[in-house]
Amino acid sequence: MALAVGIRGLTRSLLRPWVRVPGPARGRTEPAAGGGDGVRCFGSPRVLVEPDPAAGFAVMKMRNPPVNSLSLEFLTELLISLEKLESDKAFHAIILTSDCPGIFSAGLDLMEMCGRDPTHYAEYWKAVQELWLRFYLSHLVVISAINGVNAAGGCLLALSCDYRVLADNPKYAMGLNETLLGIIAPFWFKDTLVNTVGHRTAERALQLGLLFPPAEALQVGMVDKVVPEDQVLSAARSELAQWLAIPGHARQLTKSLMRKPTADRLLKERDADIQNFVRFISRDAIQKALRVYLEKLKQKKT
Ligand SMILES: CCCC/C=C/CC(=O)SCCNC(=O)CCNC(=O)[C@H](O)C(C)(C)COP(=O)(O)OP(=O)(O)OC[C@H]1O[C@@H](n2cnc3c(N)ncnc32)[C@H](O)[C@@H]1OP(=O)(O)O
Repeated sequence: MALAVGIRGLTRSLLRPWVRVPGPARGRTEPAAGGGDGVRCFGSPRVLVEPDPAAGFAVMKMRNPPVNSLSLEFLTELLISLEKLESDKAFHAIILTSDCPGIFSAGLDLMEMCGRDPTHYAEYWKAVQELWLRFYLSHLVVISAINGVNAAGGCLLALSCDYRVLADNPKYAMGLNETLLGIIAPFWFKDTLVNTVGHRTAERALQLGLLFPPAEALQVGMVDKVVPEDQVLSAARSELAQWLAIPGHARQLTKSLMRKPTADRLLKERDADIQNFVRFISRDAIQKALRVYLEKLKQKKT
């Protein structure tokens, strides 16, 4: 099986980088994230970036409706946006949020893990790994402004940030709920959760597939702050000031010191992790469980 799927090659083949933002924002000069004027938003079809270079940060808005599920194309666009901001010295931080009302992310796209062939599963998983590694180890300060429900892979993305602000709405639960689907959070999902909330809370949360409403998410340390819904972005911006006041090299090296051992575990066995995923997800019983789960999601509406 061809495991050496290069995400950079993939990004080049899938996307024209920095296409003009489609829809309402196309060609428009919008107020920058931090309030500066005349800075152009940019991005790709599923990721809108509102830069505020004068303030040193950009707001990255996920907009893959209806639920920001992390499809291969969406993962690729998130990676391209991150790379673009990381390679521009004007930017020291990102605020990651959602443009889909009431939803931060429904996690990995189940359609990418259902009824496809092993080569596709391998390509998809490599992109999931890459997204985590790049966000988890980014030299930028990354703060998530969680403005909606946030399941599994979406929660992993938020846990990879340096700080999390969650909107105070009881519907906006978040957690690694993989077991509810009959699947298992991989070790690096688990490690990221353990590093955030500690072993005991993670053990219980992972086994039970718990999705924590805001008050509980705050209590267990899954998020750092809960604020009224209309203040999520402003709270993230205020928090950013403290992070940006620290000398950049000292903060970055400290982040790396804290996170590299966790990332190295995956880096050392990346191909084996892909093979495990492909084997696991290809099993008839797992495919059946995912189909049943998807069917339940659809039936919920009727
Ligand atoms: C070793 C294996 C490890 C694999 C690791 C996997 C990690 C993961 O991330 S697995 C994904 C886990 N995600 C979830 O359990 C969330 C599922 N979704 C929901 O609970 C709900 O959709 C929602 C609470 C996020 C939103 O509810 P809402 O009522 O607003 O919308 P829906 O009507 O449920 O959904 C709209 C539409 O979107 C489809 N959909 C929802 N989630 C996903 C998804 N993760 N992947 C693909 N598609 C998804 C849903 O079926 C609906 O589709 P239709 O409009 O066609 O019916």
